[in-house]
Amino acid sequence: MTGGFKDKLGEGGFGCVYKGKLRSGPYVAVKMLSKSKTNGQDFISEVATIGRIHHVNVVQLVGFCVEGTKRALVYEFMPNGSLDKYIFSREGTIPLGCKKIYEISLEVAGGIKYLHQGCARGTLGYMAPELFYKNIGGVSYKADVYSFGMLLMEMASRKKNSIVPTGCTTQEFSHMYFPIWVHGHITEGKDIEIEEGTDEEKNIAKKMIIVALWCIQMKPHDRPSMNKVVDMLEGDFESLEMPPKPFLYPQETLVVDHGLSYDQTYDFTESTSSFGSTINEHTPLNSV
Ligand SMILES: Nc1ncnc2c1ncn2[C@@H]1O[C@H](COP(=O)(O)OP(=O)(O)OP(=O)(O)O)[C@@H](O)[C@H]1O
Repeated sequence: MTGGFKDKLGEGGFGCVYKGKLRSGPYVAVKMLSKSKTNGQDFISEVATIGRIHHVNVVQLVGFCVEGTKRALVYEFMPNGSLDKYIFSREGTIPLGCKKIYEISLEVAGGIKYLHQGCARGTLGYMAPELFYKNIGGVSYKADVYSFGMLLMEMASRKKNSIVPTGCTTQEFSHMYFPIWVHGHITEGKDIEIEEGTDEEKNIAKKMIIVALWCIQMKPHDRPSMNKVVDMLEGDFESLEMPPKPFLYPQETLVVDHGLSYDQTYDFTESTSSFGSTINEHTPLNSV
């Protein structure tokens, strides 16, 4: 199917992805999962669940392979590749305009909202309350909201949420960490710099950033549901409330005179979907 794994599309947290072609004609992306500890039956049950997910903004699973300890997932092929090449300008690529980026962010949010609603399938009375009432301790849902917030921040600002170097002072940290910087900037009533951006585009970027700032609140409880995120993105910029200043670490771990202390971390690892990529790559929580 992959012709000997010769066309590597990329690599994610779960393994490498190769381009393949089904005998019936269409191209596919084959994700080779790193060595699995679960048995084949568990994998097939998980795949059966994922296979029931159908949404225009969620890549469709079209098949799977199990052979010994090897596992592979087969997805429909996305010819345009990863979003990052359309957000950050690189040689040979044309970055998308502000409105298009906004539309894509809305569609991504719609896809995650669908996944969160789909995960709550079950019979009322047997379903755990946190699956039904998403606001009571649904940490896994809110972890996805955080990841989406980081992505949204990157999409609006065209800046990578890069890791802040260790050893910097709290003041240096506040200037270097974009979400904190931009929070101060908007609170002071300043515009978001967009090259040749119209007023409408500046407002769209501001709206995306305010929603992103809500999504990346330190406490999961303070983050909105994906339902609310979609509403906020679709609504007017003027009707949005400014969120509290974001923190990258739980506040009690900040040691003001000696830079940052990393001894307590927050568990953001639980996730219901594969939208965890931004968190794995760009937050230092996993690197401490
Ligand atoms: N369906 C697909 N069609 C085309 N390319 C794909 C497809 N799925 C993945 N890729 C390519 O493979 C890369 C790795 O994808 P993968 O889904 O494994 O990881 P990720 O989403 O980048 O991160 P994570 O594993 O943390 O979710 C992507 O960045 C993309 O370039």
